[in-house]
Amino acid sequence: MEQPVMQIKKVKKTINNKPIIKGIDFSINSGEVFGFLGPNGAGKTTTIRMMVGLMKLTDGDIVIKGHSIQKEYKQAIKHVGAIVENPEMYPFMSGWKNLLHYSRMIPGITKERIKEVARLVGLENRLKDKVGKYSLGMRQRLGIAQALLHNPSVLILDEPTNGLDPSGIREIRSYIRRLAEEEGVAVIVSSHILSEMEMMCDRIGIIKNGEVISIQSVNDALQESDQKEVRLEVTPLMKAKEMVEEFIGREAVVEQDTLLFQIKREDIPFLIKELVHNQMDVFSVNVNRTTLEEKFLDLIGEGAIE
Ligand SMILES: Nc1ncnc2c1ncn2[C@@H]1O[C@H](COP(=O)(O)OP(=O)(O)OP(=O)(O)O)[C@@H](O)[C@H]1O
Repeated sequence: MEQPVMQIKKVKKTINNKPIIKGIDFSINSGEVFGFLGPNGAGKTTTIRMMVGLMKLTDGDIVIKGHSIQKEYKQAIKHVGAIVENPEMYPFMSGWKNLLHYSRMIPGITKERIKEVARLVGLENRLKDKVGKYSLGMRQRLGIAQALLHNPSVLILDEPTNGLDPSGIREIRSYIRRLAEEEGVAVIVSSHILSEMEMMCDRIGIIKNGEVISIQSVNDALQESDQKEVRLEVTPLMKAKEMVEEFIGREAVVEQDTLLFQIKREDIPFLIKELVHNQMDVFSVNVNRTTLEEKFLDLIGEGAIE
């Protein structure tokens, strides 16, 4: 299987003796949009600041394209593009000039590349306009173009739809999906709005009080009421994955050393029997709640659903 683009390994952050991030652990794959969902103060921005190298880790590691952010900072961070704080744009300069100005700070960026990133975010026909005339959504897209200039494998966007109107949100969403699907970029987005995340992401990790308490794939199957989400600790993992996929007829996701998939509750014992019968060692079976909304409501409270 392909190596994850980014591995977050038992990451902790303590600020003024207060644990803010308490050992989070998950991986991001190429070409997926991963949503980082949680209420205000959950630790999304802190985690993202560590992922983009703006903040040191207290413990653990982040491995990007095989490079440890702790030991090989430069090698690791060169694969990351991000908008964390508002990107600095000059309103009196055109979109083109803004990108050109920024590209001078990165070695080897050609004018062709600038045109390409503008096309990726649908601004190719507006490059001559002054950024002051851009809508907020266009400015956000210009920020994404800027973050893409050095051809990163992971793009990290903190609350990319914040402050946008519905059409701006739709646009950003479709460009983010396109980047993942067509360019194979892994995109990590954070938000506190579940409905928005469900429309944009392939997987959603829910963070609360500095801990990732659930990671789920977003797909139609999840909405079927008789489906349960099962996490299976089993070896050999890849052989078990094949068998599980054949049994359930769709993909099972590998999360660290476990398999995550949806299955009808009454089918669970049959699957386990089949695995054991085929010499697989099953260490644990966890059945989680079904839909994301149910889970999110459970964790966060009614106010979180918009
Ligand atoms: N520099 C700091 N000093 C002290 N506490 C901090 C610092 N930075 C973050 N925190 C605390 O860490 C917790 C997580 O904050 P963080 O900004 O990461 O949350 P968030 O999920 O991004 O929320 P929001 O959506 O409000 O930005 C909060 O309780 C916050 O008060």
